[in-house]
Amino acid sequence: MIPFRKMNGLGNDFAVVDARTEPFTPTSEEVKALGDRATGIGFDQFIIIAEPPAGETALMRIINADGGEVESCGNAARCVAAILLDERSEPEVTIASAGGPMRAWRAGGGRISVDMGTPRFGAADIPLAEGAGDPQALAFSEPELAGLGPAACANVGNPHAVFFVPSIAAVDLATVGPMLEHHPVFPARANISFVEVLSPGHVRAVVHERGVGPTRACGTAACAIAAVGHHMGRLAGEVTVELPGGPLTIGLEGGRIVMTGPYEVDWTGMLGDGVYTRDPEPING
Ligand SMILES: N[C@H](CCC[C@H](N)C(=O)O)C(=O)O
Repeated sequence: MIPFRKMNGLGNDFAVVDARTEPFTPTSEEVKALGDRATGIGFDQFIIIAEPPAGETALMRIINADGGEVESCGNAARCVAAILLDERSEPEVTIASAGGPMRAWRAGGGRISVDMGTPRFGAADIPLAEGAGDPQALAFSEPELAGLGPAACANVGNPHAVFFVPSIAAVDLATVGPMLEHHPVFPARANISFVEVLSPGHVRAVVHERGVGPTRACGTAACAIAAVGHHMGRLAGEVTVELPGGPLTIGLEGGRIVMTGPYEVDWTGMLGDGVYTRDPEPING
């Protein structure tokens, strides 16, 4: 059995295993079972902290609730950074991931800032299928999708499609989310966001995450929204992205995206061989 922390970033929740001293390599099926909210721990992503390549503080592996390993996770990066910063006196850590390295530091008020790198906007970067058209004005012809207007796409370590709409409440996320996530135009699938612009520095968004479905928050989506918004001139300066679970602050500094937000440890436990236990906590608070 190996210890884990149940953590969240604005309600986007994770089981975080520190596998730096004792390697932990669960199968896709084991992660799916542990992620089941009825019969398992229940989480949006399973996060493994592993030994890093030279020069980095740690490697973060991200496995979605569907068991698929992916490149990046913004909310989890803040959770992992908090663990790493608590262990050392240095003011900054660097987290390696398949989506690229991320620098992180404490931002005050219990929040963490993460340099999420430079967004990419090209068809091959997202990636999009051959002949998909303009990644910044990606139109869909299916009757359920045509009325959404075009999507603006970005890769911020992972693939995102962003729809700016007059009202996010009017979006039938349960129908259009899966259709878009699995649309053939996205050979690696995609995370799908719907955004209402309140002002050039303030948006409201809902997200259907690749490999999960609707989540309370998505850090990389907030980054993608700010990136495409700046790229198309609809957003400016620091952007507050209001998600169902709360707000993230996204700055663009020298072309790099810096995301700032909270993290929480909810409880701790042990897991292994497909089973888990929850550590006892004081009942009287
Ligand atoms: N579902 C995402 C990974 C987690 C992203 C989200 N939890 C975040 O905070 O960035 C993907 O498949 O790329």
